[in-house]
Amino acid sequence: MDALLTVAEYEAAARDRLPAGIWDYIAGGSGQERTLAANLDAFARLALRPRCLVDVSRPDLSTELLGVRLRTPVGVAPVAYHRLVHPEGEVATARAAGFLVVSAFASRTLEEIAAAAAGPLWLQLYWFRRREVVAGLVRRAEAAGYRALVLTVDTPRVGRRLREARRGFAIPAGIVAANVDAAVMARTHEAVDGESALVRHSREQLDPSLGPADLAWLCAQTDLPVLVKGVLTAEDAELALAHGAAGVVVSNHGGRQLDGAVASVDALAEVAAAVAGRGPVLLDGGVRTGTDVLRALALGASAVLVGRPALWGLAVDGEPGARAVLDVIAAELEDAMVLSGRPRLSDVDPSLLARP
Ligand SMILES: Cc1cc2nc3c(=O)[nH]c(=O)nc-3n(C[C@H](O)[C@H](O)[C@H](O)COP(=O)(O)O)c2cc1C
Ligand SMILES: CCCCC(=O)C(=O)O
Repeated sequence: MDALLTVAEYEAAARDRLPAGIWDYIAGGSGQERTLAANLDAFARLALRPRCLVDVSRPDLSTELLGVRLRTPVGVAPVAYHRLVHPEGEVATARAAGFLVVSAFASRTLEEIAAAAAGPLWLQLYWFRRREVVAGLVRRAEAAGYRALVLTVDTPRVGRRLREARRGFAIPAGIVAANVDAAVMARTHEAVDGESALVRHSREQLDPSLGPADLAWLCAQTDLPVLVKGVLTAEDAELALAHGAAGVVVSNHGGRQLDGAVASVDALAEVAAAVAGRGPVLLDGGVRTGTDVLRALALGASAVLVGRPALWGLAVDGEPGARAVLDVIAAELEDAMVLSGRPRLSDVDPSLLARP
């Protein structure tokens, strides 16, 4: 195999290796997949204004997030069931990642992942109708040393995933959500033609009444910081902070929820302005290169998360593959910082971007 030099090359190699149904579950978006495409297009439209005559002999990619020093501002987004692409699943990803947000639907236990992790872990939560599932996950995350919780608020139900529906996609029997009561997850394994098992599951098990008072309740359950994921507007950022959130993740769920929603990087400036330094603002959706990371930081992100790229690396070569994908992005980021005359992340501001 030739060396893979870009995230796009890992994507192509992963596609070659994965069964078509699993590929489509991971790659797909909702509806016409307009938001899925927009996430990538929006980055491509943001041209950079490089500065020269700057001493760039010592680039520094490190940053601090919620009091923890990170080697790079790039973490792994919460993605369900890493064992769909590699038998070691999240344990391999955790070894490779500088910083990982573990999905509520992780296919390895929170404790196994914590024992393997190279960097800080956060736990993502869905708002299960059975609130004791949420409370139980919070207790276990605290006990296992997770440093923050991430409440996903863009999923009162799973979006219209047509690729999944066409294939009657269900989660294979051997791969389970290792941290959630099997009874809650049982129907994710039931394949029905013309229906996505995850859409059906979400309608049965996720509580669409989730509101600001519930966020406040969650924040009161724990001393861990709670970030709200799926924010695309100033209004929701304000609401989240007013009800106890420590920060937000600007995200449209990788184009998998509301099709037609704004590209996440296009929502970033508005959200960052509303948060106004009161907490971290992370971004995910369509980050594929080091220059994408730089663009997001220029628009006010404290750090970014990659979803699908981590799975592509994991599919290609397990832990070393996931690490290689993150290393490619870090190497590209360093290059871009040097070549744009921004040797430290604190030098990155909106002046890096050309006016559209
Ligand atoms: C296969 C897959 C599973 C996902 N599972 C979850 C999940 O369990 N919880 C969650 O909050 N987001 C989930 N997401 C959304 C990601 O956290 C993230 O928002 C998105 O993947 C970022 O876009 P990117 O894939 O373009 O980097 C999932 C995304 C994918 C592709
Ligand atoms: C019920 C949600 C399943 C995982 C997920 O968030 C996704 O597939 O995007």
